[in-house]
Amino acid sequence: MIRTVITGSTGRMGSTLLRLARDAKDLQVVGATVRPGSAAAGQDAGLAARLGSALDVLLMDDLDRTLALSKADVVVDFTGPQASLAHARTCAERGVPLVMGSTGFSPEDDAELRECSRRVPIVAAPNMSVGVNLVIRMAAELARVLGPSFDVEVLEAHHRMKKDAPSGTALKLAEVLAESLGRTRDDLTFVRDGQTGPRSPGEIGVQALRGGDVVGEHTVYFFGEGERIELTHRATNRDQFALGALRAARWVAGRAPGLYDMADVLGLQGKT
Ligand SMILES: NC(=O)C1=CN([C@@H]2O[C@H](COP(=O)(O)OP(=O)(O)OC[C@H]3O[C@@H](n4cnc5c(N)ncnc54)[C@H](OP(=O)(O)O)[C@@H]3O)[C@@H](O)[C@H]2O)C=CC1
Ligand SMILES: O=C(O)C1=N[C@H](C(=O)O)C[C@H](O)C1
Repeated sequence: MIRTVITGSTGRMGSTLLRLARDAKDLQVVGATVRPGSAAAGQDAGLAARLGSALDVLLMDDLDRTLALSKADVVVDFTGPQASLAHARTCAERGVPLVMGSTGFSPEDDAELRECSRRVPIVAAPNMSVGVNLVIRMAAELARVLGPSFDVEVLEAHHRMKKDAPSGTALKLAEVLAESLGRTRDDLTFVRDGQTGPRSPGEIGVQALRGGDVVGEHTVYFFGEGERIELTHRATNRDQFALGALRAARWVAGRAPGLYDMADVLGLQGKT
């Protein structure tokens, strides 16, 4: 059994992870956390996350203490960038592998995460759905073969509560597309407003929609002369993100320190 701690376990992703980890035969939830000072601390994690029954795991509001008491093999964290970074430091100090799905990191945050990964293995990916990771691979391949004569744009849509824009997945798609086309992050265009003039040939547009309960949708457009290709992924619930994260949890437990992503977990590295 892989002894698993879920942070932010009453959140949208945290509660989904808790339910699917509870139902997995090879995982045992040995700890669950909430934000420091949360009124939910001390409650049963299953009841607080509305899973319909008790889990016999009490919510704690301190990951360090949770790890001290739980002998965890892995932490799965989808709490948001600042909390995730603090959790990465704690995992590094305690020597516990981490699967981290939060988005919205600054370049400085990325550097700190990489520093933590010198001490423990960390899987970090803006999207843990297997389907999205295949779409990322396909987008890179399409860009490489179609080349610069196609105009490439990324459009994403998410629920009204999402805090960061564009989504981490859209950024990852744009970065992969830029790499395939021999372009850089400076070629990404996030805003078009006013007298923009004609589209410059090298740019890659990245746009975000927000509203309602949209779980997560990403489309890459390849606009050519007389034809257009659209590559779309639509998530209709959060289970595939969580199942991907739990797959990463099984994969990362016992690995050497390092910063890994879902391409490593899925064996997709270097396959195009
Ligand atoms: N990689 C992927 O596949 C996916 C990534 N995401 C990303 O995951 C992150 C979370 O998304 P989502 O679940 O929708 O967000 P939610 O706001 O629903 O969940 C975050 C949870 O973390 C809790 N939290 C905040 N700080 C701490 C802390 N220090 N310790 C413990 N718990 C804490 C929050 O508590 P409180 O409510 O009290 O603030 C909340 O319950 C986002 O960055 C999102 O972009 C989302 C889906 C898929
Ligand atoms: O916040 C979300 O909900 C999601 N965030 C991730 C992102 O920013 O790419 C992944 C997913 O689309 C849901």
